[in-house]
Amino acid sequence: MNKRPRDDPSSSFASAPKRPYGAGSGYGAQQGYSEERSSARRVADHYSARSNQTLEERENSPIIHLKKLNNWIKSVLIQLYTRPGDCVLDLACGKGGDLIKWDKAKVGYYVGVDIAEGSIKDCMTRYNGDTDQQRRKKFSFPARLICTDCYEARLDEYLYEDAPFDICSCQFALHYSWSTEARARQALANVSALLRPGGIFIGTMPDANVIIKRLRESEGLEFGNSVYWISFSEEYAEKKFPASRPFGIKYKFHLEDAVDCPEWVVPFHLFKLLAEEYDLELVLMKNFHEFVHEYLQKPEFTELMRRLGALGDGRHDQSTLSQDEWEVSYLYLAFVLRKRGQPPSQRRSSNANRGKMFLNEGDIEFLGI
Ligand SMILES: C[S@@+](CC[C@H](N)C(=O)[O-])C[C@H]1O[C@@H](n2cnc3c(N)ncnc32)[C@H](O)[C@@H]1O
Repeated sequence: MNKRPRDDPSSSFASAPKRPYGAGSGYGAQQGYSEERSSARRVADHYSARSNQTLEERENSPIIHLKKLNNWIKSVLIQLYTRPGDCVLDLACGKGGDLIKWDKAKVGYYVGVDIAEGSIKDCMTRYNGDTDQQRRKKFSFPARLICTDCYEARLDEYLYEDAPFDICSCQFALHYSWSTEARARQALANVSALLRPGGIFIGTMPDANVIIKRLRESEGLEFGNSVYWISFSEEYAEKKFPASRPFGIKYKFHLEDAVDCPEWVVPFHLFKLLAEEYDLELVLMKNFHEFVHEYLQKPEFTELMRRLGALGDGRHDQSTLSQDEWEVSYLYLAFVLRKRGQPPSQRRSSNANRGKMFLNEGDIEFLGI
């Protein structure tokens, strides 16, 4: 496994004017509105249609080690920033792939939100602990599941009784909000309004600098390897991305056995500036390669990696992720933001009346927009 040098982050996007997307500029907000809605629906349909895999199918996946590596990165983030009893808001929770991680962190309450009805139903089944793959003990925290577009809905109006949350997580999904300025803002407004002062926002998303660098290195508008490809439209033939138009930069992403839908570039330095407008300050941003090299030095996370088996143990278990999977992991970054302000001196006392310990389909809340 070779460590790649970090690409120059300033190279991909022209430098940012002071408020490139200042309130009222409206870039992408009205323009193509219904087109954006249908893109969001395409994303939802794609994820809804992906059925739960059996354990055997999962182990035979061409990207099994990459999936394990991604789980390790999410586990490290959760373990680093969660305290027992925390109230969690999991935006774009998918099929609930992180429920076990939250349980291990001993959280007190969980709210999961996702746009894909099929995924949120799978999440419910997993939460109830009765999937075919894993008969497991029940989770120890109450939960609530909501099906909606969390970059369009005013979640603060809907979840005001549950707020404030101690931690918000958005794993492999925040880039779906950068189709328009309005959606990117709504995503951050939701997080900011629902987190307590000092609360933490953790996430993972594509690393725009790497994606744009790869695009510029490639001959045409497509690049990839045996497990993924990314394709930009002719609109980007010049491979120029002015900072004054940072939203709606769409590309098609295909990852074997995982993703096949439109995604949007998120220029991180502009994301950081936008987040500051919502009182969210950057604590950490690392490309996955850097993240792995740094946290793999820590014994507790080395042991976790050994148990998850993404990289093998180098002795008996020689199986490890392929060079092509390792290249995919370079396309992603992890981030941590903190909500400004002093944490309250006392925590919320009880989760007794929040959520449920067992969810029926009728308990899934469908929030129209
Ligand atoms: C790659 S999956 C990640 C799922 C989960 N966070 C995980 O790490 O296992 C992306 C998820 O984002 C969800 N998603 C995409 N756009 C969304 C939106 N506008 N609102 C809510 N969820 C969305 C999809 O339905 C899908 O479940």
